[in-house]
This record gives sequence, C-alpha cells and structure tokens, in this order.
Amino acid sequence: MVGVSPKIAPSMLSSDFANLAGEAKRMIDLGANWLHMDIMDGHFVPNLTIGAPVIESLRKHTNAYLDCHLMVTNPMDYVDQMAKAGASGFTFHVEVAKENWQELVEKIKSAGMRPGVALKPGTPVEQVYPLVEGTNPVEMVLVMTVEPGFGGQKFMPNMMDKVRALRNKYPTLDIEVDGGLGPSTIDAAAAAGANCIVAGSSVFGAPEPGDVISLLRASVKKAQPST
Ligand SMILES: O=C(CO)[C@H](O)[C@H](O)COP(=O)(O)O
Ligand SMILES: [Fe+2]
Repeated sequence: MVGVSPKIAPSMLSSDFANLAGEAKRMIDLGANWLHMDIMDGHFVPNLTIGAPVIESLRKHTNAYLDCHLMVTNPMDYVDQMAKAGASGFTFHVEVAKENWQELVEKIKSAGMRPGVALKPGTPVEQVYPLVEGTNPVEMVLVMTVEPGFGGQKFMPNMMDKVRALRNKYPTLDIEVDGGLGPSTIDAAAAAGANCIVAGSSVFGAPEPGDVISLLRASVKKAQPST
C-alpha cells in the first residue's frame, strides 16, 4: 500500500472547555499531530458546541493544526469566519452540500484552509467520490463511525467498508475516522486504511493520554508500513 502519514487528532470535545488552551498544549506535548474541533449548530445535529470565537481564542495560544469538523446546516456561512479565526482544515458534511460543494471547496481553498468532506453513517460512500475526483478536489474524507453530535458513543465497525472502498480507490488520500476510536477499535480502522484518527473520550478519559496517542499511531504505522 502506498503510505499516507498517521495524524492523531484528539477531539477537544472531550477536553475541559474551561481550560482549552492548557488542554491543547497538553495534547500537542503528548504527541498529537492535530487538534480536532467539533463545530455544531444545534440544527444539523441536536447539540451546540463551539464556533469561530472559540477557535479565534484558541489560535492565540497554539500554532497547532486545527482540524475543524463542521456539523452545521449551512457550511458556506462559516467559511470566512472560520478562516479569520485561524482554522486550518475545514471539513463540511456532504449531506448539506449536494448543490454547492464546488463553490464551497473553492471558497475554503481561497480562504487558505484545507477542504475535507464528511459523511454520516447512513450516507453511501459513493456520494463523496465526485468531490475527491473533481478538478478542485477535497483533500480529506472523514468517515463518521458514530452518528454525529456527541462524544463517547460506540464505534460502528460496518463503516470500515467505506474506509476500505476509499483506500482502494485513492491510495494517497487522507482518510479520517471519527467516533468511538480507541485501543479496542483502532486496529480495525487502521487495517481498513484510515490514517487520520480522531479520538476524544478514549484519550481524555485515559489515565495516560500520551500512551493512547502512541498506541493509535503505532497501529496506523503497523497497518501501513511504508509510512
Ligand atoms: O464528531 C464528533 C461527534 O459528532 C466527535 O469528533 C467524536 O464523537 C469524537 O468523540 P469520541 O472519540 O469520544 O467518540
Ligand atoms: Fe468530529
């Protein structure tokens, strides 16, 4: 398999929001590559988390790659504000971008962010193929392995069929998995071909979060030895 490098992205949804800067530094010091930021609007998903003002505040305290997952109904409305706030990656959901994804990807790139597309468990993987193959492609696909909205849910192993299909078609694409990843589920995701690993409760809930980050990375490397 052609290698893509592992990116371990603790989901800050499980961190102490009252100490976000400290939690971000702690994760980077423990070896995290990215910080996964879950933006929710209380409409696309039945939960409300953080938005651009929090990203802007956090950006003042870290140079880390902020991997922003937009669980919002109107992602176009968020591009400028997220770019201005200092987001690095902007991953929108395909379910709400069927009509305007080309314009959206263009706008994300022009604003200086890296575009990604996410899909919910019930969305067929074929729906993201045009976004990866277009003249102006996304640079990452995020396969949800739980229903979006909340941390701490159970990993859905049948989503690995989507990851395998994507990895077979796109050997060098960044493929992210999000939801229920931890020591007991990482090997299935890594074997299927995922290289970007979001992990919230398993990292922040561990007595030694650094050990979990190392274990996740080791599993991806083992499955993709050329990385
Ligand atoms: O997008 C998300 C929820 O919609 C989160 O990134 C995800 O749930 C991570 O949390 P955990 O690792 O605890 O499942
Ligand atoms: Fe997420």
